[in-house]
Amino acid sequence: MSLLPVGEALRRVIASVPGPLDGERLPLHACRGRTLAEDVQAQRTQPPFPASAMDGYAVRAAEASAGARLALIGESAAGRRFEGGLDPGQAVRIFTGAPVPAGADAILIQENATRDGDVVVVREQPAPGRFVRRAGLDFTVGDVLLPAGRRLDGIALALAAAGGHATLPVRRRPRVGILATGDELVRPGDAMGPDQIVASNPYAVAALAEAAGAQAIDFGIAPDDRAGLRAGIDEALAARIDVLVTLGGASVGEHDLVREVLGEAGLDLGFWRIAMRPGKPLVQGRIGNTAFLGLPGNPVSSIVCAILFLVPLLRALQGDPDAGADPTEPAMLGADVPGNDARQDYPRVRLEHLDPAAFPRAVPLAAQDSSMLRLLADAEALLVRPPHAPPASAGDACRIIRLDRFT
Ligand SMILES: Nc1nc2c(c(=O)[nH]1)N[C@H]1C(S)=C(S)[C@@H](COP(=O)(O)OP(=O)(O)OC[C@H]3O[C@@H](n4cnc5c(N)ncnc54)[C@H](O)[C@@H]3O)O[C@H]1N2
Ligand code: MOO
Repeated sequence: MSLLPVGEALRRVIASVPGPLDGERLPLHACRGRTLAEDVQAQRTQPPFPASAMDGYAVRAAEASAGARLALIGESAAGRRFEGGLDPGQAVRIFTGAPVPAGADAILIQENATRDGDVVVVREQPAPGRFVRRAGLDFTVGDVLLPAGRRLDGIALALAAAGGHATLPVRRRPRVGILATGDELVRPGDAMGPDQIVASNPYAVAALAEAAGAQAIDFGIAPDDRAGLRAGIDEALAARIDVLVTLGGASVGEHDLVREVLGEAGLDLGFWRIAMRPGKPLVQGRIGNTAFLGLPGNPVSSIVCAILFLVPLLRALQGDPDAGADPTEPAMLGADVPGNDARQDYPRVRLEHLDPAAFPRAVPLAAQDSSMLRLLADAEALLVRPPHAPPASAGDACRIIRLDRFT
């Protein structure tokens, strides 16, 4: 059985997105975590005038030599400029952020001056242009401040505000329906039989989806029978979701019905089974306009697949041009690791920061079973071991995926 390589699977997931979702215009405070639907241009110039960077005196640098006495003719404060210009021999009291009066070309900081009534005595001559921020130093009207596809964090929102925007054109949040499957599952807090476990995966997958800008909708737990599973799928599809995620039932057992029942519901299967561990039985496809991912049931498998495939899918739906970007970063092995087989492996690791100048050391946790959620919660990153990687030693270069990037 030949399994699809991880990189090819990701390309197919991204390629399955016909285009970004619709845009909508929202007030700035509602835009955090959204993705821009259009370029955002500056509607104003910042600073709009030459501005002082310090508290002191606006002067003509050439005449402000040490010992010079300049006549103080007024004050320029932030929000209340000095109306008028500077003639030779004059200075204007000025504060940080205030407009520099015409005729002045430098700020004499107050630490370098003494006051003698209405006279300023220079102690140290400023260079021309010193502590003057030119108009447009930060940006000029018409500049593209933020490109379409940019994910909006607080810094981007502050920049949009500074540029004169009270609202922004953003992509609609993808609606992700999450359906757990399995007769053994109950919701946390519900009564349970001796053979039952708690459905934990929906919490992780919903959180990953929401952190990626989506709205997660929990459709509960479908049983391991065709009619029950079909009813759960139909309910989710009827709720105008953009992405359907099922959890479990993706593998080869008689009770693993997801592909079959989804086929009856109109699934256009993209791929099933990829060369990775954990996460081999991942199913991908489309049902009409709805993207579909069938995540394996094992908790670690579900979460690793959500990080590697669901998050990029959601970013692509929001028009992020870097949706499929490599999530790995360099690290150093903190222990010897054995050679790998044909499946790209993602061992859970903790990170040691022994030498602040070096990459962190990735130390695999003692056990790696894909059912062990507690170990995943202890881990800080996934180590990436490519297919057929030879044995490697402590100190060798490696690649990791930090888990905190996704929450
Ligand atoms: N003969 C084979 N058996 C299995 C294969 C295989 O290739 N041949 N693949 C294995 C791999 S790899 C994985 S991964 C699992 C995943 O299979 P399923 O997606 O069908 O998952 P389930 O069988 O439904 O569940 C697996 C495991 O996870 C628990 N589970 C399911 N849903 C949840 C949930 N929402 N929250 C917490 N835990 C959940 C479930 O109780 C099972 O213990 O298949 C292997 N088998
Ligand atoms: O591919 Mo499975 O996710 O190893 O347990």
